[in-house]
Amino acid sequence: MEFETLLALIGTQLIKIWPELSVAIFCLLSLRWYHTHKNEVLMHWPILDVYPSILANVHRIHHWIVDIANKISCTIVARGPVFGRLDVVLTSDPRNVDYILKTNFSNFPKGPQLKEAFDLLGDGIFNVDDDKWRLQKRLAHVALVSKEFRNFTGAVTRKLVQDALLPIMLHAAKHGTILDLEDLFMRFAFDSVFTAIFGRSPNSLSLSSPSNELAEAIDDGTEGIFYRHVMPRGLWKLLGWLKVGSERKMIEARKTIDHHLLQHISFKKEEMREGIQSSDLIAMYLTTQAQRGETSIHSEEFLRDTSLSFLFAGRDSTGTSLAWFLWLVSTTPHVEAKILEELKQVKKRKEDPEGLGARGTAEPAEWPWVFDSEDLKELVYLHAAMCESLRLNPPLPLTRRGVVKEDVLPDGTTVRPGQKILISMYAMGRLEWLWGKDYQEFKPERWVDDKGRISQDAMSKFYPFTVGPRACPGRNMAFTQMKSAAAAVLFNFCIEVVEGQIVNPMSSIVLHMKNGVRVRIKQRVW
Ligand code: HEM
Repeated sequence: MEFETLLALIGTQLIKIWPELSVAIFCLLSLRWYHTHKNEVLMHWPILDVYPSILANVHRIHHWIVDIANKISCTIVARGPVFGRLDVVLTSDPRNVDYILKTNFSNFPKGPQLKEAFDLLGDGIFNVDDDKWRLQKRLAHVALVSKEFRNFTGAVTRKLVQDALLPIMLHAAKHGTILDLEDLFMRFAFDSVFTAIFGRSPNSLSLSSPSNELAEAIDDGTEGIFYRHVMPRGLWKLLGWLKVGSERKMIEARKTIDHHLLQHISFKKEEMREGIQSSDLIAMYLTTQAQRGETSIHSEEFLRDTSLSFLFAGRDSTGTSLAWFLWLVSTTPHVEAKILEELKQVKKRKEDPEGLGARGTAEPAEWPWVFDSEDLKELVYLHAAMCESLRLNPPLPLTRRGVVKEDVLPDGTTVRPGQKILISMYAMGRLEWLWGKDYQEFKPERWVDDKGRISQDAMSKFYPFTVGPRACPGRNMAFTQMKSAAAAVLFNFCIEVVEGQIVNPMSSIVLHMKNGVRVRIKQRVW
């Protein structure tokens, strides 16, 4: 056969099978492209953009964001699938974060998209902007800085440590029971913040570990909110409409939360009508309302949204922080030893304030020893260790903002209305260029300056409570509670982490541990 004839024959055959051939070539090119890029931290696919990368990393989302920040850039723009309306600017660049949260605050509100995803929190302080937010901010500030409320919450924490937390640990020590640190401190934080809000303890921190419908419903709600952040909006809306999957859980969680909170609000109002005095948050809000004539805050809905926001703010953050902190300290013996040394000095000063030696000591020390929060305020190393733990494991790993007008961030990224800005506090605490090569190590020393004081340089890079007008107003309360609980636990008990566990963060809007952390407890002998 002649060469031309052969070519013509091949050409005819190719024309016949061109659809199959195109598909095969497309598959080959895609495979080749996939193999070249598969080890990249982030892939921009045709049509789907970064969505396959999100799905591949959803189980380790916070570590993945750290990888992006350290290996690619502190700021990336992810458009997402064409149909998904993702369009996210993800940043952990401190210059951008200061600009968004402080310098040009008014251009970056939480916005309607966030409110839609967090609709469980209603019109609570986390969800609202402008005048609604300003009113709530003022009320929260009045309550949280008042001496009356601070004394009340200080006393609540001390009682909870003494009457519930330490007895449970003593029981575990005596019986060799294994405890889950996260469960223990989530219960502690729930009781503590619930009592601060409503003036009565729900007693979820007790030996029998009772089930807690309200706390479980809050967990389900938090999980649902996370899924709303990684699913295309249309999909979670559809799940909600069909009442299936995570959205079904959200609907049930809302019912349970409303049922419990409205009941507690009604008890509270009844108590106040009967003239029973209390210094809890709801009582403070209602008193402020009576004094200033702010009628809107008396409504059940307002009080429901407020109490839920505070429960969410105080319980999840303090509970998870304490679990991460005690896990890190118990697995880093030289840090534990330094904290204990500081606490020993506090105890010594308390027992012998004049420094008279043994003759000046009033009574032999009782066991367990519980510290006054005032005595813990000045402890530099304990504070440094807590900041270091919060750097590595900020309980709220992400925050989100919208964009009002087109703007250019300090690193040159243009942001437009309709985009979502995600700020990763988790990545900010793990940036290699900011914290050094040892950024993964738990080193409280980085927070102490040459003069033995808390380093202002390190504090200027501290974002777990965020910065600017919407920075956490509960920061002092959180430190007081966490120090009181941590100091009492460490001083009276040794915590031994059960070997063979991998402790990793859960992919969630709150930095829970994936499987908690199991520990054995021993009474500390001095
Ligand atoms: C370790 C403990 C805590 C950490 C790390 C923490 C962190 C944060 C962060 C990052 C925000 C900003 C959230 C955002 O803008 O999206 C925030 C807001 C807030 N936090 Fe905390 N928080 C803690 C404990 C508490 C406590 C104990 C309370 C009070 C009971 C509290 C009350 C609030 C409130 C009311 C807001 C909303 C502020 C606003 O939007 O103006 N927090 N917190």
